[in-house]
Amino acid sequence: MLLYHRIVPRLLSLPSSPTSKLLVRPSRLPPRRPFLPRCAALSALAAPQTVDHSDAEESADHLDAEEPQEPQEPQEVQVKLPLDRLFLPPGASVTPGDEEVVTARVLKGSNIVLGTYARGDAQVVNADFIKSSVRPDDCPRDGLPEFALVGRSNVGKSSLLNSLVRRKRLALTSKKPGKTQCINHFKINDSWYLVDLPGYGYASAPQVARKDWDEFTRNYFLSRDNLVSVFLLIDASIPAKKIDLDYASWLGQNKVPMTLVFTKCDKRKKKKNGGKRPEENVECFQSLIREYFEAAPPWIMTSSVTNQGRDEILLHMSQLRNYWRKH
Ligand SMILES: Nc1nc2c(ncn2[C@@H]2O[C@H](COP(=O)(O)OP(=O)(O)OP(=O)(O)O)[C@@H](O)[C@H]2O)c(=O)[nH]1
Ligand SMILES: [Mg+2]
Repeated sequence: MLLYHRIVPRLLSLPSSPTSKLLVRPSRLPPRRPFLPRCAALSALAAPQTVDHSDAEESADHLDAEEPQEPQEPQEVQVKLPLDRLFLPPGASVTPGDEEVVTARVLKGSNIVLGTYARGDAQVVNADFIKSSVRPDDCPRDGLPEFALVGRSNVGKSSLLNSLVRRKRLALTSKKPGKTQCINHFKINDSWYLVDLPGYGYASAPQVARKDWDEFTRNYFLSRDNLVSVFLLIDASIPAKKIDLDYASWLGQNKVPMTLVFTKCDKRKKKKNGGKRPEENVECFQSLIREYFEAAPPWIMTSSVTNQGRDEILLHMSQLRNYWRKH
């Protein structure tokens, strides 16, 4: 069963903007747990565990070959967000006086609060390609929890997957849009899946094929019981696009739980791309999405070149997964 009705209560029940439309609304609230002081997961955040892989951390020479970029320094400064913009993890709640503790537990470059369900199982120890499917019915049936990566063609879904598993070419990437064309399952640590999906929007493939991918991808979202959350990737190096806002809105309307992942945060601002820095584009997307959602969806800034956000996404996935397993 989709985690939506379990995940939504993560959303802070603080006053939302009076103009916001209600597209996401909790259907049922589980018992709230008080926020606990520092836990093991928090220390893992402060000093993320690393795993030694033979092919780990290779140079990202497959990334944007046509457009060499000098990576920006990863954003180390954590902007303090107001409580109503934070994403509270499942099973957590804020009680008066807790505010300082809560803001100290926000994952770097995100609005995601680290809760008690994040465990030492966050890091990827092994990752294997399992299968490609074109129908949701053909996907693995072992019931393990999974996270799907979706977004416009070329936004960096396959590159993010490779960054998360610290492998260079586990998922195939290309500077030409339309590379991934199936539902690709990768098993992580023999206990959960990352799912790489075809992109929407522009693709150098015939219209009929694109329509087909869009259809089976959306069917997959609507029918996959063990889908813990969708990770909707948004290119932070360009201004917000309507197609991405529409996709986020569609996921919200269909009660598919979602995390927004801003990609390519290493890219410098370019005049032809609107002349804004990635952080400015992220802020702009946030303000637009607030018009669609009652409560802030979780979001995080990433780069597959600098690996910004990698450990933070894995911790976020860990807490969602462990909550899902227990409920
Ligand atoms: N600078 C930079 N380039 C990136 C980043 N992530 C991906 N790219 C580049 O963007 C292009 C597309 O990457 P992919 O990972 O293949 O994108 P995708 O979303 O899987 O694309 P489709 O499978 O076609 O839908 C490649 O040239 C990547 O090298 C990033 O974080 N920073
Ligand atoms: Mg791809």
